[in-house]
Amino acid sequence: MIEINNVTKIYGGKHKAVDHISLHIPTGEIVGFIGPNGAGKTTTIKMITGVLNPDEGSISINGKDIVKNPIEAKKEFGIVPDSADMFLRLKGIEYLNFMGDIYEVDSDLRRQRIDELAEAFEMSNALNDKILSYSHGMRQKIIIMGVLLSDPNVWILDEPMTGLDPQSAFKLKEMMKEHAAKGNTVFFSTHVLEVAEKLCDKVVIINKGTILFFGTLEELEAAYPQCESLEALFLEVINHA
Ligand SMILES: Nc1ncnc2c1ncn2[C@@H]1O[C@H](COP(=O)(O)OP(=O)(O)OP(=O)(O)O)[C@@H](O)[C@H]1O
Repeated sequence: MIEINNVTKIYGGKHKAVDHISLHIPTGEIVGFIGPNGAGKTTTIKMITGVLNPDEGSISINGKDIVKNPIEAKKEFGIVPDSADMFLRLKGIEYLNFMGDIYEVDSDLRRQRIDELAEAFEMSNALNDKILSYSHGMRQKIIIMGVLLSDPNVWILDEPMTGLDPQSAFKLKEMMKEHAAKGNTVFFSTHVLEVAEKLCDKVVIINKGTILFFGTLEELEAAYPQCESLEALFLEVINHA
């Protein structure tokens, strides 16, 4: 569960990227975060995960405040960031072991999870290569695997499907569904409305740092009965706010 209470972020003393937003992201559901470029999605995700501090308001993950209690809060979630270019000099397997060490994943379980994830994402043959030599999609996959290795309760993913081949994207979507069905939290940003439509229990629409809609797709359709697709609904919400 993620609780965002009246949160604001101002860059450079004047640019309000996120403007007094409040959200309750529950357990057991997949919530999609959609909005145009520059809407405030990554800034919000950076505040949820403690990369940036809010200028106003508070955020907690499973009841743990990310500013007041960052170590405990960070144990509750795994984050797949929008840029996968990290730890390039490590081999894939070294990165996974590094993540396993940080999150204290026991060695037998770690071996089993690495095998399962490598098979699911077709990465078994690449684990002994340096991440530097990976394609964009492979870098994305190793970051996702590193996050899933410790099986955190709350998954936060910033544009996770970008660069993934259709098979890996399908696998990740199935994993997201399974994770939410087990009573966990999945919150992800996307520009791909079809993904949001097929995968999400609820969507958040943000523009210019303000939440314009939060609810189920049925509720969104009911609010705009004249719109025939999620794309039309999205444009209607964005353009008539
Ligand atoms: N480090 C920064 N310094 C100053 N302004 C920033 C910074 N990061 C983001 N912004 C601005 O804050 C606003 C929100 O940006 P953010 O990256 O959160 O949007 P986004 O919804 O993730 O966009 P996209 O879909 O294009 O990734 C934009 O106007 C952006 O230019």
